Amino acid sequence: MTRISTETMKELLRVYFIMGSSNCKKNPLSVLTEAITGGITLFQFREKGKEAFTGEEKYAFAKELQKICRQHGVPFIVNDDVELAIELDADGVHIGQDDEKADVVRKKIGDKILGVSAHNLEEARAAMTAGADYIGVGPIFPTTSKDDAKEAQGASIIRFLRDSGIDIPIVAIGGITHENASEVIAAGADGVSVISAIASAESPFDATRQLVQCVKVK
Ligand SMILES: Cc1ncsc1CCOP(=O)(O)O
Ligand SMILES: C=C1C=NC(C)=NC1=N
Ligand SMILES: [Mg+2]
Repeated sequence: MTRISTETMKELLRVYFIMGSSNCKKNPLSVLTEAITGGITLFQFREKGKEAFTGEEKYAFAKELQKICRQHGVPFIVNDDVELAIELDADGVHIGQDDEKADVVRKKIGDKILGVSAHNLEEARAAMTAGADYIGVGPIFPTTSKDDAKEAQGASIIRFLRDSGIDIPIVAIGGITHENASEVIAAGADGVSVISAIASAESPFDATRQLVQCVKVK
């Protein structure tokens, strides 16, 4: 297996759905199925918060979500939990600045996809050096889905990173909806990642369709 190409990584980042059991109104398995049918390009299992599953329950839940992704050919990324990602033979992991160091994780996961959260130029450069395949930049807009989220930075942070020579695939995150998705793409993001815009929608299918339209390559 070799590392994912930049071009393929950018395609996967177009509509990147992130979810855990605490994010859904409806049954998480049907939310994911609707999102996939609606056209998400990548999925991240992010099980966080005081009600989060742990241990065997977390493993079994992740396996069910991974099965749905595999049935539809959508790559499955695990947030934070590198051991779980390896145990599941997931397609990749996403880590934040306060998780295991990116260069250590890269050695553990081989050629799997490695995503790293970055909030500024220094973190973006460090992620590139450590072998990240993409960076998640945000929160771009205010969000209620991450209780320790940093200050919302606006889409200008994306433009600033691009103007500073950051040409690694970038996915924007934080408060993104169909109303502001095109703004972050115009600023230079390769895609948008969302939790509530899809997970909390009455129709996750319709919400995904709307987002897909907003980020279509012109
Ligand atoms: C995981 C994460 N990282 C920065 S903001 C955020 C939460 C995004 O959730 P939403 O799309 O509902 O704002
Ligand atoms: C914090 C995060 C930032 N970006 C992405 C893509 N996922 C995350 N969990
Ligand atoms: Mg983390």
